[in-house]
Amino acid sequence: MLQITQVNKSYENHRALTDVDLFVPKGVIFGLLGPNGAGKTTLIRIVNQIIEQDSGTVELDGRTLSPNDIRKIGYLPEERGLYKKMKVWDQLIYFSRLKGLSENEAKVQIKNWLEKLDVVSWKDKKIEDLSKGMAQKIQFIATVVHRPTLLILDEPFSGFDPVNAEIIKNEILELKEKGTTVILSTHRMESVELLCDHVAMINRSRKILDGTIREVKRSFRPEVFKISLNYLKRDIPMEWTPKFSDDVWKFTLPLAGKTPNQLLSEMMEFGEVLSFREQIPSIEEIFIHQVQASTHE
Ligand SMILES: Nc1ncnc2c1ncn2[C@@H]1O[C@H](COP(=O)(O)OP(=O)(O)OP(=O)(O)O)[C@@H](O)[C@H]1O
Repeated sequence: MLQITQVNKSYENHRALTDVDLFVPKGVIFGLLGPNGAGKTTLIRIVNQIIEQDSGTVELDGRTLSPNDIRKIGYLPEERGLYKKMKVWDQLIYFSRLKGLSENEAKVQIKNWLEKLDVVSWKDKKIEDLSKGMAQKIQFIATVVHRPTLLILDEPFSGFDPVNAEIIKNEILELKEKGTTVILSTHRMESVELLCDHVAMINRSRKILDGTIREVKRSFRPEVFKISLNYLKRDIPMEWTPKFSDDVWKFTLPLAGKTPNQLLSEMMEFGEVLSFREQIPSIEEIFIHQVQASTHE
């Protein structure tokens, strides 16, 4: 869907992107992660043709990005951009028309979305009279109303209470089900775990990691197991620092060259194994580890 190849971008003498390659497959939710100032917004702005790269190429559906592609893209920027004095309905018509919908098509789509997000009663209100979360819902509608095939969402959950965040999360999943490709830039790692199929991490202008969530997690397996035993046949070595709680012995051991089955058999010699589970790092742990490692390089 989106192929970014060797993209570089500098602002005056600050390097914002260095040799960035990124491939976003069709129909996935792609998490674009990185600490503050890493270069994510710069990359998103290049894809949206708000700014231009110094070198490198960006292709959408196999062709170099062109001004017409803007109609295929929906962009929810982190700094929201609604006209405060304009009424909700007029504003949504305006954005839909900008993105190429006919007046009639725009009316049908806007009505659908207002009903879907249960905000029909706000249609004659000015944005300045809406709460932050309410305005966020309208901004979300403005982003998706023209049925983009590529949706770029920068911190889409900020400003929402948990109930509305859940509603927006489900809308994003539904759009994905219908074939929309989504790039999600966020610092909320729990949303990444929940929503994304792929992730890429950028740090200090460079891509430092990418892959499917599964691949990324697999490549960071520390090969450590969490074990709990019921009754004991023999004493557990104290260097394993076992903890006894709720009538169960719990401890964590590395594989240390053994296979999981070998470690499990060994544990069975000590007592009844109640649980034996590999410790898989969270995306947040991988993110912190990778950013620290690449910062100290
Ligand atoms: N218009 C600009 N002029 C000069 N420097 C800029 C400009 N825009 C961004 N930068 C710099 O480029 C770097 C990358 O910024 P960018 O906004 O792309 O980061 P980001 O990953 O989106 O960060 P955040 O998570 O904080 O939004 C930063 O050091 C920033 O200060």
